[in-house]
Parts: sequence; C-alpha cells; structure tokens
Amino acid sequence: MQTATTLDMLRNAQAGLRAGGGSVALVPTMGALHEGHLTLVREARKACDHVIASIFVNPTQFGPNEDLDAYPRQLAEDSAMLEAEGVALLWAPGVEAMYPSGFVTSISVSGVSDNFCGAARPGHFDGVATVVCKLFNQVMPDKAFFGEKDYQQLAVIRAMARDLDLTRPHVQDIIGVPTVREADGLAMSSRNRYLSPEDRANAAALPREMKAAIAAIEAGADVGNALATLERRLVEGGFASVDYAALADAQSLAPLTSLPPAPARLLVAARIGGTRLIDNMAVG
Ligand SMILES: Nc1ncnc2c1ncn2[C@@H]1O[C@H](COP(=O)(O)OP(=O)(O)OP(=O)(O)O)[C@@H](O)[C@H]1O
Ligand SMILES: CC(C)(CO)[C@@H](O)C(=O)[O-]
Ligand code: BAL
Repeated sequence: MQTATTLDMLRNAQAGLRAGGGSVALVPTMGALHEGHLTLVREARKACDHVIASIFVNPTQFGPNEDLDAYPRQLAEDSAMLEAEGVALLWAPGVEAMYPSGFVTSISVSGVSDNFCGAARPGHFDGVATVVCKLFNQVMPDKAFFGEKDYQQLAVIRAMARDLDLTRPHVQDIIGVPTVREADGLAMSSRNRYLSPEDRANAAALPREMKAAIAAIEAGADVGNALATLERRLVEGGFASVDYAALADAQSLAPLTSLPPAPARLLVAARIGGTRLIDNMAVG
C-alpha cells in the first residue's frame, strides 16, 4: 500500500494506479479504524479494482467545544489494517495539505442538514460537505463508500453531490453501507473507546430502546409518546441526556409526528459519560 501525505504525492500515486486501468473506490474516514470502517473497505474492494482510503481528522467539522484534540489518532495501526485489507493507496494529508494558507472556501448546506445533528452541531455538516467535496475532486472515484451509521451525513453528501453536479466525473456513485454493530447491538464508532466499562455496558440501552420504540410505533403507538418513552428509558438506563430522538422521512429527513406510508428512520443522539453517541434505524 502506498501512502500519500501531499497532493503531489496523491496525484503521482493515482496516476500509477490508474495507468493499469480498472475502477477506483474511495473510502473516506477520520481514522481510529474499527470493523465498521473495514466493512466499508471490503464492500469497496468487492465493487472496484482499486481502493483508496483517506484518513483526515477534519477540523472544520468539529465545533469549538467538541473533541477535535481528543479524537483518537493512530495512523500506524490504521495503515496496517488498511494494508491487510488490500487498500492500494492511503491518502493521509495533514491540515496544511487539505487547507493550505489562503483557503477561503466553505460549502454551506441546508435542508437535510437543518435538523438533528445539524441543529445540535452548528456548522458540522458544512465542514463535512467541504472536505468531502475536496476528497471527491482529489480522488475522482468511480464509487465512494459511506456508512449508514451516519445517516444524516450520508444524506447531506448525496444532496451536495447532486446540487454541485459532482456525480460525473467527480464521483460516479455514492454507496451507503449498513451500520456494523457490536454483539450487544451498539453501533461501532471510533468514539466508543471513550466509554468507561460501566458506560459501555449501559450504552447497549441505545439500540435496545430504539428497537422497543420502533416496535411500539409500528404497532400503532402515538409517535410523540413512543419517543418520550425512548428518551426516558435512555436516561433511566444511564444516559446523561438526549440531544434528539426523532422520527424522520428516510429521504428528506423531514421530522414526522406519525408513521407515513413512505420509509421512515428513527434517529437518536444521546450523551453518556461525556461521550455523544448517535444511531439510526429503519421504521415501517
Ligand atoms: N459502525 C459503522 N457501520 C458502518 N459504517 C460506519 C460505522 N462507523 C463508522 N462508519 C463509517 O465510516 C466512515 C468514517 O467514519 P468516522 O471515521 O467518523 O468513524 P466513526 O466511527 O463514525 O467515528 P465517530 O466516532 O467520529 O463517529 C463514515 O462513512 C462512517 O459512516
Ligand atoms: C466523511 C468524513 C470522513 C468527512 O470528514 C467524516 O465525517 C466521517 O468520518 O464520517
Ligand atoms: N462520523 C462522524 C464524524 C464526526 O462526528 O465528525
């Protein structure tokens, strides 16, 4: 596996990769890799001839009081995992390489980004959209792979690619991969490592109570009451607070107060022991 840390290195490495022909997949990450990321890489390898993975802890998507400094960074371990999975090229720029001095551009998104994590993390999705647009321009993949674990993020990226006409030639296809979960149902996340043993055990309440809420809603329960019960049970189960627990249209992410005939999604963000966890599940 080659590793590029500057744009010139990336361009040279890509030229060599593409000289032999074949399709190219991009798997963008912020590192601190786990089986969820590696599942994206495996799906990418099944779909394309070459896989390029990026590792960049993007400062523009972190708010002033968030965990940018604390975010786990383990490039050597991550690199070994990616090489073992057959990744051809790791794009691992520093901040200066991604945002050189004089950088003055930011993509502003709205609509699918307005509620939920967009409201809880002002500017977050603008940061995500800006760096992903740059990654698409830098790599020009045939396919790009993202996790449904970050469901709203995936919707934002799809909207950005559509609106900026990035689907050709910058990226041909944006693929969503189902959430990979721990044995007790907790969605794998780089931030799970922040959890104490007690909080990690209690965090299993998140998928458990989400499933209970979905069962109630699908059985005809009032959506507002089901969501209030979900929030209460999370706090009773050890969560400090709930940023949001919402039913949304699976496509538009418009908040819903009743179960529609169209596909819907339950979206939750909650805090436990100072760690913010998110999850989402299909409803109906
Ligand atoms: N459990 C998972 N299942 C499927 N995809 C995942 C999972 N965890 C992360 N991903 C995907 O991997 C890509 C990189 O995500 P990122 O590097 O932020 O990891 P993360 O586990 O989401 O970390 P964080 O704790 O910051 O949420 C994203 O597209 C994300 O949706
Ligand atoms: C898509 C992404 C790599 C952009 O920094 C990040 O938001 C993530 O890891 O989900
Ligand atoms: N996968 C989520 C990235 C973030 O929380 O910034």
